[in-house]
Amino acid sequence: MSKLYIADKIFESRLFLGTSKFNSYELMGEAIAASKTQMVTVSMKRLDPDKPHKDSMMKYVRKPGLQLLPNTSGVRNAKEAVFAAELARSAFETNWIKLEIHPDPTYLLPDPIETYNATVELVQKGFVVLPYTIADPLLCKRLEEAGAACVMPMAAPIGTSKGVSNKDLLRMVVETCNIPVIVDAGLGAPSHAAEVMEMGVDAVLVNTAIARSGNPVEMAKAFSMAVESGRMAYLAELTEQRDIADSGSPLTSYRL
Ligand SMILES: CC(=O)[C@@H](O)[C@H](O)COP(=O)(O)O
Repeated sequence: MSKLYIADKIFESRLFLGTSKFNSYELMGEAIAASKTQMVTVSMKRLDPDKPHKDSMMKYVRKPGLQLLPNTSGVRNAKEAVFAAELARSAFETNWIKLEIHPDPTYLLPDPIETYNATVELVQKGFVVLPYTIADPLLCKRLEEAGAACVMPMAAPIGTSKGVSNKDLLRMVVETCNIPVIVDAGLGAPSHAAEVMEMGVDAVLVNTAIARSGNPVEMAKAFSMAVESGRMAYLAELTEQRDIADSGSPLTSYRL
């Protein structure tokens, strides 16, 4: 599969994983391996930032070839996000940060204004910023101009597993942005991942659909295959959809 470039890193796998909601860390570790992912998110709020190395979860995610992506999940505004990012940088020794600002606990929708403001500030402070956002092409372009390393538009609210609720907008984001587009949140099945990859998004981030499935290890493999398949189909160029039938052979041959 063609390689993906984000900031100064190269990824062979276009599937990224969230690490919450697994029944055990062992199972999470097995699913990470099965998915062949090269980047996992770690929520700052789940770890003791003073002793991140002692956290038992860390032994499953601190692996060679696996980029750690701390996320600011749980913060409500740009100020809290910058504070969480600074903590993450010293705790995990990485300047990569997944920026998630969702003040509304019902839908966990990303706040566009706070996300933009935090992106500007974090870029100035030397972070590689991967912002979680709504699929708004104008906002995504503004985030790109502010220096975001990629944009992470949602397919549907976090944890809903509803699949792609905003296909037309996602397509516009792909057309508009010159940085990688990574669909994050709401994908519930490998077919959803294949669907957005076929549209030309660069990668997907999945958590709930794998962690909460009946068999997270097999589901991780299924997502991995779907992402590869979707990317391959995108590169091979899908045929255009038509409103009327297009016969493969003349309809007149057997007329009496
Ligand atoms: C793990 C993460 O970083 C989140 O953004 C989110 O949890 C992913 O969404 P799903 O859980 O819906 O896959």
